[in-house]
Amino acid sequence: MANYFNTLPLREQLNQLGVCEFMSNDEFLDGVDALKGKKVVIVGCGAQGLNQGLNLRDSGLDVSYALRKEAIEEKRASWKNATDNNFKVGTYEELIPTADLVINLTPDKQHTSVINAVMPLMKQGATLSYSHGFNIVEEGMQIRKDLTVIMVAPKSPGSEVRAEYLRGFGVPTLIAVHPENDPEGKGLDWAKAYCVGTGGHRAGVLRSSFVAEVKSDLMGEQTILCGLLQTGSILSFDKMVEKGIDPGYASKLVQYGVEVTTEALKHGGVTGMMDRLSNPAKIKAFKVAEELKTIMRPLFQKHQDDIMSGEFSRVMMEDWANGDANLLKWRAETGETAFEKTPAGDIKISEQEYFDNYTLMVAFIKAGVELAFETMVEAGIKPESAYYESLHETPLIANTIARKKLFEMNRVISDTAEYGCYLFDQACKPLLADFMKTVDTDLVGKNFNEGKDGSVDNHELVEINEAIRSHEVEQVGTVLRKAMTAMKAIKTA
Ligand SMILES: NC(=O)C1=CN([C@@H]2O[C@H](COP(=O)(O)OP(=O)(O)OC[C@H]3O[C@@H](n4cnc5c(N)ncnc54)[C@H](OP(=O)(O)O)[C@@H]3O)[C@@H](O)[C@H]2O)C=CC1
Ligand SMILES: CC[C@](O)(C(C)=O)C(=O)O
Ligand SMILES: [Mg+2]
Ligand SMILES: [Mg+2]
Repeated sequence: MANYFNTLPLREQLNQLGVCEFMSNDEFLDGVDALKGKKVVIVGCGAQGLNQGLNLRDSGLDVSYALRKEAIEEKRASWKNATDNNFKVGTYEELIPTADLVINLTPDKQHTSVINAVMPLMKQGATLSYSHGFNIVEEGMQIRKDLTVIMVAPKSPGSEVRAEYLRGFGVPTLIAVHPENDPEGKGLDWAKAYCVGTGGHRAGVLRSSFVAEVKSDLMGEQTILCGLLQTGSILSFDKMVEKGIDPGYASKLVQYGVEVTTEALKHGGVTGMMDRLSNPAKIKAFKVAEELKTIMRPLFQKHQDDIMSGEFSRVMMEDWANGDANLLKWRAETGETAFEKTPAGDIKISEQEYFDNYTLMVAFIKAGVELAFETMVEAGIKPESAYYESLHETPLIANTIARKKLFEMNRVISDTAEYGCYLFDQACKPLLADFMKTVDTDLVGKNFNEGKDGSVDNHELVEINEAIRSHEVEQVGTVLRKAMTAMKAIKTA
């Protein structure tokens, strides 16, 4: 199999990369009708499998799970996930031939073998769905021509797909139909109905393509969403301990600080997050973010370039073939960091204190969101897609860190995202070494204004406010957030 994207002529590559249409609410008035009475069989019951299945069932659809024989016989976690929630479970042979819609929610690494096992069992004219296009785009998987192939890709970890649905909202979602597999022209209607079933239409849906989803999803997860949150958390904790801050306090500030600060981002964009700082701290955070952007821009660009060329997937697939040697080594190293090993202290930190004492994280987030957005857009990814993939998803990932630190984030995200996160982290930490030598406790651990008189230069403040607000991610975000009328505030620690 060849990399599908690389086999396309340049014109077609650009065409598919540029597919991005924000869908209006009117497009979803039929709700889940297209799937009512159809048999939906999900393969895999992990992070996305379980949570999407729960939402689809609560939306009135007939959902069951096809698991591999060993998982059923050994009553593995996936079997337990499904049976504890009273879903019907069966082997591929039992369930796949009955399915109108087969949703493949196994890890990307397994897709070729899963599809090869499942495809011969699928009935004529059935539909196959993915939540990430890696197998189609990067591995060039060919699907039987009578089958419709769609994608419904939530821009969120599986846990938050469920949590946001239960809050009456949803997560932004990219939907697509593979141009090589839409024999009956029903793909779009089915993808829309499936997306309504997950609650995605309440947050915003982009009609996208497999290509655009893959090239943006990989970039977001490697850089701002997971890579930089990991690097920023570890460096912040280590700096505080080096400077004599109580480790329990440092651990709590980092674990929950990322959730509290990014929650402001979700509701009011970078502007809203920066507005939570005092004026002197805002000016400082702005300047630090500019410095961070200069240092990290070449790394963000390298990640995007390697994703576009297929080099990233080639190297990751080498690791798959090598028994995940790098993934497992980096996972173990992350588990050994002082941040992971130091429990959060039993100390009260008010919501405002997370901003006042953690200016550095606000600067990291601003720099990372803007860099990821800018780099994606430069590469041909549309701004709406880049917004969901950088700004809106960051707090959803931060929610997982607040639960159980980096372990939880890396457990919940896909194996593909976890690999990319470590790859970025390995390169970013040394890049930031000199910068971190300049950081003191006014940026992380103590109130930025302690011992200062709080004065600011009015002209400088006006210019900085204008620069923050006029960034393209803010312009796009203002429009997209208008459609998020059902968004709820989350409870933070
Ligand atoms: N994680 C996330 O939040 C997100 C994931 N995605 C995409 O969703 C898809 C699913 O990812 P994710 O939910 O992380 O996956 P998980 O790692 O959570 O999937 C685990 C499930 O896959 C099954 N599985 C593992 N290996 C095999 C195999 N060889 N054959 C059959 N079943 C197998 C497991 O069953 P068993 O018990 O048999 O091992 C288990 O049910 C991926 O394409 C991913 O990119 C998209 C957005 C976010
Ligand atoms: C974190 C990245 C993601 O794409 C996701 C949760 O959206 C994944 O692959 O897990
Ligand atoms: Mg994603
Ligand atoms: Mg992903």
